[in-house]
Order: sequence, then structure tokens, then C-alpha cells
Amino acid sequence: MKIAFLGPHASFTQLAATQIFADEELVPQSSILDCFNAVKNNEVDKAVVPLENSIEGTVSMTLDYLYDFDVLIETELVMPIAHHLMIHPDQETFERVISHPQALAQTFHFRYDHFKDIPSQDYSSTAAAAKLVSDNPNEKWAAVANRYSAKLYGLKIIHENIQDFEQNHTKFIVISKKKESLRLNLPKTSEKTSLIITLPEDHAGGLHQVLSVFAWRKMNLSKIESRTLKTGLGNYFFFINVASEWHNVLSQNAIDEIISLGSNVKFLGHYDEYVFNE
Ligand SMILES: O=C(O)C(=O)C[C@]1(C(=O)O)C=C[C@@H](O)C=C1
Repeated sequence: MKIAFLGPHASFTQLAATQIFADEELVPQSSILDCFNAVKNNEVDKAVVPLENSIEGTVSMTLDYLYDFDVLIETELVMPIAHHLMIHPDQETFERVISHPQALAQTFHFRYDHFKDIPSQDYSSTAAAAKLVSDNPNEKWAAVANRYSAKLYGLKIIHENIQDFEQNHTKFIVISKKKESLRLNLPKTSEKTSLIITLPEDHAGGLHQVLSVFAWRKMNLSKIESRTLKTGLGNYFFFINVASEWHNVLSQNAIDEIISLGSNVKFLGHYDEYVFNE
């Protein structure tokens, strides 16, 4: 099997992909959009992308593409994230910090407290930022990335564990076109069903009506997030996670009831959540 992931080598997403698919061919992509397109165009069987971080929240691009693309979620892996500040070994100082926007956000307070006046620059991934710093020895640049990137791209770590909160975890999902759920040989924490719901129009109690479909069945929701539909201010879709034990009730009649209320429901999958085995 071919598995796309947000690259290049040594990105956090590659660490996640390696744990899920130890024996498959991993194909690095330059962006999360490329990962979705690789699945769409059948260049790969599946892709691994980041969905949510415990400090910075949802990776909004991934959420948007789950809405836009015809894909399903097969499984989820939660991985601890440690960031380090690294520079080229020829340099002593740095005048710019480069990384993925999620990594910059997860280290914002550290950088504010210690390097307030040093500007930051978004890049496609932490590992891509480390490679860029490595490829430009004459620039006074630093990257925020993991220690595998420091090693692979020959950078020296000048500050370790700079994430703003000790408990820093990112959730990665496996997406594909197939309606199947992956069983992994890793510690399993929960099962869930993910849905995207779009209301027919903005009217009083519209969301309340949809949520009441879950409430009167005593179905436990573990997440609800609204995201702009990009069709005008105030227009949203809702990403919802439903706790596992309700899967059968959900597929039988709750979804039908939501549809009968005039809403659109996109079923994203019923799948397991695992934790990274260090
Ligand atoms: O840049 C990387 O290395 C990634 O794999 C992306 C990503 C993300 O988008 O959340 C993954 C984990 C960390 O939260 C920071 C960055």
C-alpha cells in the first residue's frame, strides 16, 4: 500500500504514519492539500494528516478538506509533541524563526518571553523548516521542530522542550475513500463516529433542533466545532463526534431524523482512537 503524509522526512506526521503503517510505502507530500489530492486522484491508498492539537486546537485546513473532499476517517492516533529550537551549526544566533503555524502557535509564549523581537515565518511543516535552515547555512535562521529533524538535517538544538504547556498532544487521522475502520496493534482509548452537519438556513433554534436529536436519545457528544462555510459571514458547518456506544442507533435513525429536519449530514466514519507507543 502507498500512504501519503505531510512531509518531508522527520515531520511529526511521518512519525505518526510510521507507527500506524510500519510496513507500507510512505510517500511524502508538501502540504495537507496534496495529501487529500493524492487520495482523491488514487495516487495513494490512504493519507495521514494532523487534525487537532491540545494547545492550538483544530488544524483548520484539515477540517475544511474533510468538508470539501469525498473521504472517510479510518482511525485516529494521538501523539505527544515536543518542540525544540534549532539553528545551523555554523551559526551562533538567529534573526528569524521558521516553522509550521501550529508549531509556532504551540511555542508562542516561550518565544514571546525569550525572543520577543525576533520575527517568525510560517512554513509548510516543522521538518520542511528544519531542512530550509539546513540548506541555508549563511542565513541566521532557526526552526521549531522535533529532535529527529535536528538529527536528519544536521542542526544544533539550542533550546529544548519549548512547547508552552508540558501536556502537548496532536491527533492524526488516516483518511481514504474506503468505508473501513483500521484495527491497530496499539493502545486503544476510545471509539467514535464523526459527522459534518450543515443547517439548511439560519433560523432560531436550528442548531438546537439538531442537537436535540442526540440529546433525547441520551447520546453523548464528545466534540462540536463550527467552521466557516466561506459563503458569507455567519454561515457555518458543524463537525461533531459522537461517543461509540451509540453507533447503531446513530446509523439507524438519528441521522435520518437530522436529514428530515432539512440538514445535510456527511458521515465521516466510525473508528477507533489509539495512542502513540513510545
Ligand atoms: O509540521 C509537522 O511536522 C507536522 O507534521 C504538522 C503538525 C500539525 O499541523 O499539527 C503536526 C504536529 C504538531 O502539532 C505540529 C505540526
